[in-house]
Amino acid sequence: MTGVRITDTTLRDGSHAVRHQFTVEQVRAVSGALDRAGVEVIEVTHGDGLAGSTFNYGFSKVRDIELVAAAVDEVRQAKIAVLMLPGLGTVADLREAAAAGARVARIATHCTEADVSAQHFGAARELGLETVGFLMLSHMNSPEGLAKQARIMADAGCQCVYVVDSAGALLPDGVTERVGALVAELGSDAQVGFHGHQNLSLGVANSIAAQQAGARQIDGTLRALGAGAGNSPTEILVPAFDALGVRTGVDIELILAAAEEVLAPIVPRLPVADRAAIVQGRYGVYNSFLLHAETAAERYGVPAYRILKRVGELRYVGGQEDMIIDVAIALRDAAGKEPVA
Ligand SMILES: CC[C@H](O)CC(=O)C(=O)O
Ligand SMILES: [Mn+2]
Repeated sequence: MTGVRITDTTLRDGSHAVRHQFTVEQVRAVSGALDRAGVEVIEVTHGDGLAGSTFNYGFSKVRDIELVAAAVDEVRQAKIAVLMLPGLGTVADLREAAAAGARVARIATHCTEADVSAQHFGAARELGLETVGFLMLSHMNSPEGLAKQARIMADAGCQCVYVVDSAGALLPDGVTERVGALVAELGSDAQVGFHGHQNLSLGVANSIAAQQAGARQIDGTLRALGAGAGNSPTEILVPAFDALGVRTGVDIELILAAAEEVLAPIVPRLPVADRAAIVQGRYGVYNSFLLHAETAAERYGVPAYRILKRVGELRYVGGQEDMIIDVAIALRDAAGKEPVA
């Protein structure tokens, strides 16, 4: 029986959906439930990664490192992972996370910029951390281009490179091609993973396509809690893989309980594939832009979905959050300074 390792990122990607306001008690409850269900890796960080708590990205209620330490203390078998974007987080943040008990470092770059991650993979390996690389907005690079970027990460010490569908824009064939290209390039040098989003309701289908193309690590979140339209729901990935005869090591009843009894009651607003989030999927817009676009929409009287569509046409990528304001102002001005209906 083949298998995949599930990484649950409710407590990192899901942090976007609660505007980074997770408490220590909530992190303990969710990580404990995931651990008891048999999830092997649980990611805990600000939605934008270590050191993401800033004016630009939104301040966390509790420092990353305190949340990581709480999850480490709570779990019995799971490894706690942290995510970082080079430039926002630094090697010093990785060191602090390792000292707090994190065991997996996930380093994320835009899908054409893998070279900025090299020193972070080196540092993570020296700290004894398992390493994962995230090629974000993977729909913006060809399978061949993505494979070259994956090679850069693997040569720098990355043990599993993820195709990251940050906008939920990929269709199953696009996932198959990209994961297949990475598997062919990396061979036994590194595994391949897949991180899906729900903008076009394809997170689970795309994860299955990824597994069938050779991916060995798959991300999900409870109740799809995550940026934009949310992520592939962990409690659906597990029974879907089970039905396919793919082993996850996660207990179906316990993961269903984690979603229904632990996560659902503590989250005020679950992600939904609404007009803005679907536009993100169709025009390939980074899901982390949703809340920024909603804020700009309110301030400048332009609908969020129009802002996001324009952002997609301009092909903005993670790190260009401030440009969302320029887009909103331009749309407002084009509409004769009247609020756009
Ligand atoms: C902060 C990194 C980024 O949001 C990673 C991710 O989950 C994605 O690109 O979908
Ligand atoms: Mn994501």
